Amino acid sequence: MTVPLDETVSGPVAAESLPQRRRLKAFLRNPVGVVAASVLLLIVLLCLLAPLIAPYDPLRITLIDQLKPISWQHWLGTDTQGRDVLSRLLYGGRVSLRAGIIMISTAMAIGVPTGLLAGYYSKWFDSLASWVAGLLMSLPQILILVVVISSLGSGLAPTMIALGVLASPDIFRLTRGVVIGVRDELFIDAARVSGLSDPRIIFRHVLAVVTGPVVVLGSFVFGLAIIVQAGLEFLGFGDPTRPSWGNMLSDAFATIYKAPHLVYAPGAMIGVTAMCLVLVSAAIADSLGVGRASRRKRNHRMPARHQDAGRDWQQRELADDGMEYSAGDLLTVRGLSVRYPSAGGGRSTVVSSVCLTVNRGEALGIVGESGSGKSQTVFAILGLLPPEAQMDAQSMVLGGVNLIDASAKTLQQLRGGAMAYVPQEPMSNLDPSFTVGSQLIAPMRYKLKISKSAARSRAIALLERVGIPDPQRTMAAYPHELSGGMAQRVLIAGAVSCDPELLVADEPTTALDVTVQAEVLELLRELQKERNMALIIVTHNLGVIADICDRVAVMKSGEIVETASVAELFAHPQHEYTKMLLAATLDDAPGRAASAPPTGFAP
Ligand SMILES: Nc1ncnc2c1ncn2[C@@H]1O[C@H](COP(=O)(O)OP(=O)(O)OP(=O)(O)O)[C@@H](O)[C@H]1O
Repeated sequence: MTVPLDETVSGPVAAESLPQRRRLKAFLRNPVGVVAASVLLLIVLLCLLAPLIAPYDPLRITLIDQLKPISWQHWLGTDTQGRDVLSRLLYGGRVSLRAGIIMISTAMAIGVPTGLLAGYYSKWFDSLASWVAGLLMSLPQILILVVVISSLGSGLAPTMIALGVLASPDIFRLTRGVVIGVRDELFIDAARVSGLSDPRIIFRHVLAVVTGPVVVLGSFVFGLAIIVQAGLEFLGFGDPTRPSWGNMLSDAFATIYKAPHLVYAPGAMIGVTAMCLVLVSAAIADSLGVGRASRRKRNHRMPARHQDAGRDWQQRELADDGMEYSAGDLLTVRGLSVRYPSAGGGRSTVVSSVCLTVNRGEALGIVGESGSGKSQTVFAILGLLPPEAQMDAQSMVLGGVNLIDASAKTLQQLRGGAMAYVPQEPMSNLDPSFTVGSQLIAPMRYKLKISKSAARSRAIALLERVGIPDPQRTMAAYPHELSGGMAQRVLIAGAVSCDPELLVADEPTTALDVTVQAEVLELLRELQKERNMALIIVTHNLGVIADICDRVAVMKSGEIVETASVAELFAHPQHEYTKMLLAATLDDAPGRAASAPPTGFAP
């Protein structure tokens, strides 16, 4: 069963989902949609109330009342067997609605979960599910129906279940397409980094964006189900004793020359109902913005070069055995490398033999030019590298937990708990479908196992702490109602909400207005001090390093070329690249490169 709404058209809607109130308002502004929905509602109500309002038994045959015209007794006349047309029409609608519900439930029950799993996880399940969907779509559907009806009888349920199975590949393909479009969105990464499990992310964030397009397609399939069911009964594949619109149409065609008017009522009901369903689905599509182009794409740059390491910071930091740990270490990384498949078939190294140590309560800055591997380094620590990345390390230990051998479950438990993340682009990291409150409360309830009201009070207190002026109102706001600075404060509140020991902030001020940048940095510094968190801050701005960090690691072409305390680095830069960075950052290089750090620097 192929319906004309394909995954390429509807996939991008995932990123465009609007808050529910706005969707409803947009739908109500569409007069065609509102009229169609009202007519549909009326038809459904009349059919549901048929046993109460139908004037006659739809099966009662009264031969003396054959082909009675419209009258006060029979508002729509009687048929060739003296049965009341209005009563049959009302009861017939119940059959059509049941048929539609059975078919759409079957198609959804199969198509949505398989599409979600195939789109989210890809790999072998995607290949298998896509192959089965292709197979189902290539089967001659009318033959399948004939086989089903002849082996299971002409009951409504088996026929409509078979039709639902045949329609499920459309739902599958649509769902899969939407999920593929949304699974790499930053707010899905943000959910991952807040420690939510895959099932939770799928049900909470992915399903939310899938719902809109699936509802649109579902209402279309529903209309199709009514037409197909009526068509099957018209062709004689149904139960002839059942009062249904298809049977009424079939009976009317048998006497079309004698009583042509009998065609009008069931024909009109089928036509009007199917048309209203299509119009409603179109109005829903409009209100959801189905078909708009995706707005956010990840910025994948070209692989990094890696050449001379110069003076390696490990020379300062590593002991004879190459490993030096102290009691205060929270995070130690040794020999971390990240590679990606390159176009020529080989692998390009974007992070090479990186060694890092971060002590409890310490702020470490990672600085370097664009593409030097800063983000890849912290993504490796957070366990957030994309599947195609190949990561090696001699060791990577956070608070005694070996991150290299850690299972996906352990990593998920650590993320949002022991380690948290503040991203570069605040707006893209908030899910547009949920209010700020619900996005703060859900991870806290899951991670800290606290009640909703406790999580809510904690969220309000955190919003207040991060400087949101009206926390109560902000809790109820959607991301689009926030400024960039407010969104970043919300994300910082979310990141510290489960008391992490390590906070990773990847260029947290880059996307913000200059006036807000200093405030956000100040906030990070205050939170780090008052919670005694370790902080890794990724930046290409030495001013930020001077402002907030205790130590700094300088990265170039995937390698750390120098590490030192901030005071030492600014006073006595060793590596040529560091000197160049300092000279490029500071005005009047000679004066600043002497012993005094730049203004605002607090050793
Ligand atoms: N999925 C990927 N596939 C291939 N190469 C990638 C991928 N992701 C990142 N890279 C490459 O890794 C290198 C390091 O990227 P990374 O994002 O860590 O740089 P960065 O120092 O954080 O830069 P910026 O300051 O611009 O964010 C870049 O050359 C980039 O092109």
